[in-house]
Order: sequence, then structure tokens, then C-alpha cells
Amino acid sequence: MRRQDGNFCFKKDCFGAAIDAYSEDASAVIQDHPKQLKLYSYWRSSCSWRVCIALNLKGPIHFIGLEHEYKAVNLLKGEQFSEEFIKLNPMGYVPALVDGDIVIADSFPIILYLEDKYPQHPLLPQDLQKKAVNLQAANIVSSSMQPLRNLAVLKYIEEKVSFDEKLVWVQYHIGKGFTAIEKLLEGYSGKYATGNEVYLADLFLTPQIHAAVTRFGLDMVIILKFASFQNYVIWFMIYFFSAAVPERQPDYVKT
Ligand SMILES: N[C@@H](CCC(=O)N[C@@H](CS)C(=O)NCC(=O)O)C(=O)O
Repeated sequence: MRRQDGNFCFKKDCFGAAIDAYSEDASAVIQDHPKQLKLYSYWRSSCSWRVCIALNLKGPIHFIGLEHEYKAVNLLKGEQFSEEFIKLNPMGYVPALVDGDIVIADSFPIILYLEDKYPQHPLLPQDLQKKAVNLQAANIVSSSMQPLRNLAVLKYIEEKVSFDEKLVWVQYHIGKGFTAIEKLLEGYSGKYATGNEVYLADLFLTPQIHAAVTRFGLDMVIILKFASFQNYVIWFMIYFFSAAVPERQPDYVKT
């Protein structure tokens, strides 16, 4: 969003202001329809957010998305370890998707499942090289960034080492990931991460950037010093104002 001085602001306070300014409750619209898909999720989960964006994009109406039932799993209360949820994902992580008899845990396979089942708005480009770049960017986020700042890891560092060390740890690993992705996207990024269409890389990067700024104190100005991230201003804002944003989930709790 633009500050009065005309520059974009990505600090935590600005996100709060943007949420307040967003008046249309798109998630309420989703809830009025019969639901075949069930998404087990937690409002603050960046992994769930990836799936929420996919559900939005694959829907018949942009930003209303595929009809689904939102099943909140409160990670802070340990509901991910409940008997009911462990049956769906023995790893005890959200998200999990239930589609009739089909149960899929982990955002990556869930998104690939949605991609196969709902071919509208393809999340992977036809071009093989661009497709590989998208898969690689998604994989850097999902295996080399997010797991290193997962709730369980952060809790462990905070308890065994210190609160301050937790932040140092997160910032180092997230910074390393963004640097690698910046190099990866060189020559590809356009309006979005790999051109002028939204693809898989965008689904994984948006929540990661949001978490980096709002939760882990990374100043987006630092991230945006990389040329290929400058265009993220545009696509990031688009998703920030969508029904997928954490603060618009039914189980959102102000922190
Ligand atoms: N690779 C998995 C990771 C899932 C994951 O780490 N989920 C987090 C929320 S983003 C979680 O459920 N954490 C619970 C915990 O650490 O106990 C995916 O992409 O879905």
C-alpha cells in the first residue's frame, strides 16, 4: 500500500490498516453453499494460505473460489494432535483436504490435486523451463524456508535457547531463501513471480513474504532491494486483499 510520501509500506502496521480498510467479507459468501471439499486449516498457517489461494483461483468466480467447508484446527491449543485430526494427517500439520473419500495432507500435493481436478486457471505454465522454475521456487519455500520456522521448531529454540535466538534463526533462514529465490527468478519475473500470470511460485511466496514481514520482523524494503522482487508489490497486494488472507479466515484471532 502507498504511504503519504508515495512509497510502498510493508511494515506490520500497514497490514493492519489494510485489513481494516477491506470491507467485503468474501469468506462469508463461501459459507452459504453446500460443500464437497473440506479444508482443515489454521488462520495463521502459511501452508494453508497457499491452498486457500489455489481454492480461490480455481473457483468459478474470481476471489470467491471453489466451495469448501473451512474446518479450523487451533494449533496453539494443540488440536493438530487430536485423534480426529491425526487420522487425516499423522504428521499433525495443517492443511489437510478432504474431498469425499480422498484425504490429502500437505499443501504441495493438495495444490497439485486441485490443479489436476480443476484445470481452470492452470497453476503451472506449459513452458517446461518456466514450470521447473515455479516448482523450484515452491520447493525452496516449502522445504528450505517454512519448515525452519515452523511452530514446533520455534517453540523448541525458544525453550532450549532463547527468544532472541529464535528471531535470529528465522531471519537468517528466511533471508537465505529469499536470496536464492531472487536469483532463481531473474529474467522470469514480470507482473508476478514468473511473468504476467499467477502461477505456483506466487502461491508459495505470498504467504512467506507476509509471515516474514508481519511475524518475523523482516523489513520488506530489504527484500525489495532485489530488482526481481519489485514487481511483487503488485501481486502481493492482490492476494493480500483476497479471501485467502489469514486475517479473513473464520478462526482468525487478533494477536
Ligand atoms: N509441508 C507441509 C508443512 C505443514 C506445516 O508445517 N504446517 C504448520 C502450519 S503452516 C503446522 O501445522 N504446524 C503445527 C505444529 O508445528 O505443531 C505443508 O506444506 O503442508
